[in-house]
Amino acid sequence: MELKDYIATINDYPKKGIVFRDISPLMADGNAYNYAATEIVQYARDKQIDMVVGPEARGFIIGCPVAFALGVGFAPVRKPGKLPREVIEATYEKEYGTDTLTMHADSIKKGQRVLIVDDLLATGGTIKATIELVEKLGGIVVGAAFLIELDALHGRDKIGNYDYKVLMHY
Ligand SMILES: O=P(O)(O)OC[C@H]1O[C@H](OP(=O)(O)OP(=O)(O)O)[C@H](O)[C@@H]1O
Ligand SMILES: Nc1ncnc2[nH]cnc12
Repeated sequence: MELKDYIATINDYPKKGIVFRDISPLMADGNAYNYAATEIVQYARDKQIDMVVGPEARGFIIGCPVAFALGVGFAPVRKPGKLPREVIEATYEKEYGTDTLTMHADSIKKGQRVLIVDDLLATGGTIKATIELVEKLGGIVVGAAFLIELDALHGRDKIGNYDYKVLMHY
C-alpha cells in the first residue's frame, strides 16, 4: 500500500513557512489505518514490549491501536494540567514553539520495556522529552515508531542510538 496517498500536505500551517503533514485522511481510511498500525505492530512483535507510550494528541491515535494489538497497556504523555495525579515533567523545543510534557509518576514500572509511538518525527524535541520521562520512571526504551519523519529537521540526531521505525519519509 502507498501510505503517502493518505497524507494531506498543507503549506503555511499552523504558521507561515511550516509544511504541515496531516494524517487525518489515513485515519479516515480503515484499510490504510489498519495497514499502518500493523506495520508498527510487526516492528514491535519480537521486542517483548510491556507498555506503549504515546504523546498527546496524535500519538494516541496510532499508539493505542498498536498497544491493543500487542495486548499491552498504553501510557499517555500529556501537556501540563491534563493528568489528575502526581506527574513528572520534561520541557522541550519543537518546530513551532516550546512546551512541557508530563506523565503520571506511576504510569511506568521500573524495568518495563517501552515502545514509544507518535505520528510524526520533526525536530525530535517530543521524542527526546518522552524518552527522558520514561527513563526517569525506570522504563527501558526498546524502540520508537512514527508514521512520518521530516528528514530535513534532523530529529534523528535527538534519537541517537535508540532503535526506531518510520513508515514514510518527507
Ligand atoms: O519532533 P517534534 O519537533 O517534537 O514534533 C513532533 C510532534 O509535534 C506534533 O505534535 P504537537 O505538539 O503539534 O501536538 P498534537 O499531536 O496535539 O497536535 C506531532 O504529533 C509530534 O508529537
Ligand atoms: N510539519 C509538521 N506537520 C505535521 N505535524 C507536525 N508536528 C511538528 N511538525 C509538524
